[in-house]
Amino acid sequence: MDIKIFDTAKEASKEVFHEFEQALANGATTFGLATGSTPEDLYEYITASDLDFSDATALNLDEYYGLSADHPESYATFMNKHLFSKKPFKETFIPNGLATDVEAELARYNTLLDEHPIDLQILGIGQNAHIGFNEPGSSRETKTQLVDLTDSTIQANARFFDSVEDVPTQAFSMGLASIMQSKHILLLAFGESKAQAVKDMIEGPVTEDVPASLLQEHPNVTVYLDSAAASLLSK
Ligand SMILES: N[C@@H]1[C@@H](O)[C@H](O)[C@@H](COP(=O)(O)O)O[C@@H]1O
Repeated sequence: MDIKIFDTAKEASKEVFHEFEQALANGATTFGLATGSTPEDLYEYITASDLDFSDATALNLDEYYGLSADHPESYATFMNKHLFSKKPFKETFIPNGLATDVEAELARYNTLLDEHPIDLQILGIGQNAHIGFNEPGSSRETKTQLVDLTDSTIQANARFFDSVEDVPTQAFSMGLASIMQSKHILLLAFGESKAQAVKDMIEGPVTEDVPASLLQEHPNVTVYLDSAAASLLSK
């Protein structure tokens, strides 16, 4: 794991933007994308730039189960608002939150991931060290799955909804096995609320109780932190 620490989230996000610039220059065509507040500055840098993603493919990590793609709080809406409406990709894929046949949707997404190996994957991290929606206890063998969200995750994401009762309790997520197949992973974490998860990810044992700790076993992970998220690291 290569750890890069910056004074602010914006400075870190600007460096992540340069990673995208470099990846495109090196011929990357497939990008694994994340949602949540963490990547918002990155997407602003990308949409303000002249980078050309018109030949690129985007695959998103996760989507709430039970929300339509045009629901104001769906991850599909988030991605269109923050990125795809301003910076077109050749094709974009995200799980279908209204899929009636769950097994078929999991198989569809796994096939897409097999057909489009990810060159550069960005990740945020949950306060309980989940990545994507892979909650503590998720198996490292799992590919795309329908997951039950923990209370910690529901509470953390409730800020985007009118009330906590409106937050879906399940989600489709690329599994840990899917994520670990990406060629290069950039994990972004900003703010005090992520400091313990970051410490456990980097300095703790590799355990399924801390899903992000599995990244210690990936050969090409760069962690981008602001000083608050790095504040509990011992080194
Ligand atoms: N499924 C998303 C994750 O992909 C994201 O990393 C996490 C942190 O979100 P935020 O960046 O808003 O802290 O929230 C959700 O659980």
